[in-house]
Amino acid sequence: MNLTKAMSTDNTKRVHDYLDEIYTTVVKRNYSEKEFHQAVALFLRSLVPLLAKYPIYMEKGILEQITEPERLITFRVPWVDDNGKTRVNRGLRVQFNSALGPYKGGLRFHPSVDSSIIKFLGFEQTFKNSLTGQPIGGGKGGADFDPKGKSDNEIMRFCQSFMMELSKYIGPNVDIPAGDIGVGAREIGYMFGQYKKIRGAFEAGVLTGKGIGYGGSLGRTESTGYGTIYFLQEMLKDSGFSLKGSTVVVSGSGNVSIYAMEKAMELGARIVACSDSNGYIYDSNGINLETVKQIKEVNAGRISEYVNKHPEASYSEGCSGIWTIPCDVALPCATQNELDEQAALTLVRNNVKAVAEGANMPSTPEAIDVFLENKVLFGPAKAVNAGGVAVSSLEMSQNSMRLSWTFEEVDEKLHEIMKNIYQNCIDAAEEFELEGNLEAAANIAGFRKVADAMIAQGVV
Ligand SMILES: NC(=O)c1ccc[n+]([C@@H]2O[C@H](COP(=O)([O-])OP(=O)(O)OC[C@H]3O[C@@H](n4cnc5c(N)ncnc54)[C@H](O)[C@@H]3O)[C@@H](O)[C@H]2O)c1
Repeated sequence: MNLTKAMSTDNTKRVHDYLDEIYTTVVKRNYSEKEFHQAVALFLRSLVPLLAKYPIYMEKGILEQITEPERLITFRVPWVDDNGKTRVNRGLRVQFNSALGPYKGGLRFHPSVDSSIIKFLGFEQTFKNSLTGQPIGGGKGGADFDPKGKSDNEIMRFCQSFMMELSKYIGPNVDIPAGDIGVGAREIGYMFGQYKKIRGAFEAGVLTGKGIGYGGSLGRTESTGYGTIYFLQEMLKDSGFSLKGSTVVVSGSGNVSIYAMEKAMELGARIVACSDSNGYIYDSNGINLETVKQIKEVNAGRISEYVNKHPEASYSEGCSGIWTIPCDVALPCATQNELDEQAALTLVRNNVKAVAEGANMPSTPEAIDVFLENKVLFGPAKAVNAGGVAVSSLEMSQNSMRLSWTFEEVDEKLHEIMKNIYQNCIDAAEEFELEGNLEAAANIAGFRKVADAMIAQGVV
C-alpha cells in the first residue's frame, strides 16, 4: 500500500519515513497476515498530520508498541461430534491493548478465522473502543470452527471445550469477550455456563451478549445495527440529506444487517436488497423484514427462501452483485473486503450519496479511495459499528451495579454515544484539515486517547 499520499513537506516526509519503517516491521514480523497488514496500513496513513503536529508520539515509540499485541494466545479445542469422532479446532484470543481498560472484543466462529483475521479485528477494536468513550481496551478472539450444520449438542460441546482453555485468560477485570460472526446468545450462554462451573462463581461481568434473564442488557441485540443508523443519520443531516424516502442496500442478513434495516425502515428508508454468503435478494417494493427475521433468526435458513414467500422479489447467486443495485445509501454489514474498487465505482456511477460500514473493514483500501475521491459521505467501521461494544460496556456497568436499565434507557445512551463519536470525528477532521475524510479522523481521534494513556503509564 502506498503510504506516501499525504506527504508534501519535509516534516511530513520525516513522518512518512517513520511510518514506512513501522509498516515494514509489521509486515516482516507478521509475515503472510494480509488482513492485519491491510488494517495497519490504512491506519498508519491516517496519522501523518497528527504526527507532524505532535512528534511526541514518535519520540515515545507509541506506534512500535501499539502495532504489537500485548498477548496472542492460541490453543487446541478438542471436541467429540455426534458420531463419536474426535474433532480438533484452533482457538485464539488476542489481547491487543489494555491502556484504556480491560481487553474487550468479540469471539468469531468461522472457518476463515486465523491469526491474521483475529489480529486485524483486535487492532481495529482498540481504537473503536477508545472512540466509544468507555473504559475498555481492545481484544478479539475466536476459532476456525464452522457452526453451520452442527447440532445443538455439538455446539454446546465445542463451546465448553473452548471455554475450558479460554477461562484461564479472561475475567470481569481482565478480558471480557462477546459475540461476533457465528457467536450469538446461544453460544454465549453455553460459554458462560462452563465458565461459571469452572470458577464456582457467578461472575456476570465476564462475558457480554448474555441472555436477558441472566445478566444480559436489553438493547444489546439491536445495538450495532441501530448504532450504525444513528451514526449515518448524523452524517446525512450534516449534508442536508435524510433517510426518509431514501433507497438503501444492505449486505448480509445477520445481527448487524437486520437491526440496521429495522432502524432505517423506522426512519422512513426503503431497503431494496440484502444478502447472505450465497447470494442476494432484490425487492423493489421494499424488503419485508419479518420474513428475513423468520428465515434467519428462527429457521437459520438461506436468504434465497425469501422469494418463496415474496414472488415479486428476485434472488441472484453470488454476493458482489448486490452493489450494482442503484441506491442512495449502501451499508456493507457482512464481512471484511466484501466491497472492492469495482463495486465502489459502480455505486458512484449510480449516484450513491453515503456508505456506512456496519461490518469490520468491509471496504478494500481502493474502494475507500474511490469514495473519498468522489466525495461520497463515508462512515468508517470503527466509528459506525461501535454501538455494539458501547452497549456491551453498558452491560458490564449494569452487571457491576446489579441492576437492569430499560430498553429505552439503553437506546438513549447508545444514541448519545453515537452522536458523540460522530462529533469527535468531525472535531478531529477540523483540527487536522481532513474535512470529508472521517476515515482518517476516526483513526486520529481513536488513537490519541490510547496513545496518551500509554505515555502516562510508561513503557510496559
Ligand atoms: N455483532 C456485533 O455486535 C458486531 C459489532 C461490530 C461489528 N460487527 C461486524 O459486523 C459484521 C457482521 O457481524 P454479525 O454479528 O452481523 O454476524 P452474523 O454472523 O450475525 O451475520 C453475518 C452475515 O453475513 C453474511 N455473509 C457472510 N459473508 C458474506 C458475503 N461475502 N457476502 C454477503 N453476506 C455474507 C452471512 O450469511 C450472515 O448473514 C462482521 O464484520 C462483524 O465483525 C459485529
